[in-house]
Amino acid sequence: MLQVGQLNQYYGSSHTLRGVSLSLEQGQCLALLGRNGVGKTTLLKCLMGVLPVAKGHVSLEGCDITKLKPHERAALGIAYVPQGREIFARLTVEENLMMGMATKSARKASTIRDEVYELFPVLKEMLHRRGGDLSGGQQQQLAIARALLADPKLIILDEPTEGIQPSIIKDIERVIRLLRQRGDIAILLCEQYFDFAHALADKFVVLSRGEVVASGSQEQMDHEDVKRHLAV
Ligand SMILES: Nc1ncnc2c1ncn2[C@@H]1O[C@H](COP(=O)(O)OP(=O)(O)OP(=O)(O)O)[C@@H](O)[C@H]1O
Repeated sequence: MLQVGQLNQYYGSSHTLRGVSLSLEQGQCLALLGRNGVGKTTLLKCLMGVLPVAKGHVSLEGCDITKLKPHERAALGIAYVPQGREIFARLTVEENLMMGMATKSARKASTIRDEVYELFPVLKEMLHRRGGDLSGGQQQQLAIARALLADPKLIILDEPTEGIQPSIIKDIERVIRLLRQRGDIAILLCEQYFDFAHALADKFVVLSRGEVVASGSQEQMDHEDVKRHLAV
C-alpha cells in the first residue's frame, strides 16, 4: 500500500536521504531503524509531505502522492505521530482527541472514540485534564490516540518509546500489536530501541547516513548485524 522509490532529500547542500526505497503492505508493521541523525525523521517528514523531496516518489495504494500537501495526505489516510508528540498543551485531553476527528461525522466519531478508550483507558480517566499536565508517556498515548481517531490506513510513529517509562512502553507495545492483529492498517514504526522494534515488526529497514544499509523480514533481522548499525 505504501511504496517509496529512490527518495532523495537535501538540507541546503547536505544530502540527507540517498536513494531510499521501501514498501509496506496493509496489516504489516515496518520498523525503520538507525542511530541518531541518520535521516529517519527526515524520511518520515517526506512521507507526510512536511518536507519536499528532491528526487524519487511516494505512492499510497497505487496513487502518486509525492507532490501532495500534508493535509491532502492526511485526507487519503496517513496519520503521523511526530517525535516529541506535539499535543496541544493548553487543550484538554478530550479537545486534543477531537482534533483527530475533525473530518468525521458525529456518529462515526463516537464509535471510534469508544475504541480508542478501550485501547487507552487512561485517557478516559483524564479527559478534562490539560494535555500539558500529562506525563510524557500519557502524552505519547494521547498523540497515538488522536492519530487513530482519524481512522488512518497508514500510521507513522516517530520513536514512540523515546523518554517513556517501561510500564507505558509495554502499553504502547500492546496497542501496536492489537493494531497489527486488526490487519486493516499499515504501521511505520521508527525506533532506536531494537527489542521493541523486533517484538512488533514484520519487516525492517536500517538507515545509515541517509542510505538503506540493511532490510528484510523479521526473521532476517539479525540481532548482531542490526545492533551494530544502531550502536554509537
Ligand atoms: N531543518 C534542518 N536543517 C538542516 N539539517 C537538518 C535539519 N533537520 C535535520 N537535519 C540534519 O539532517 C540529518 C538527519 O536528521 P534526522 O532528524 O532526520 O535524523 P534522525 O535519524 O531522525 O535522528 P534522531 O533519532 O536524532 O531524530 C542530521 O544530520 C540532522 O542534523
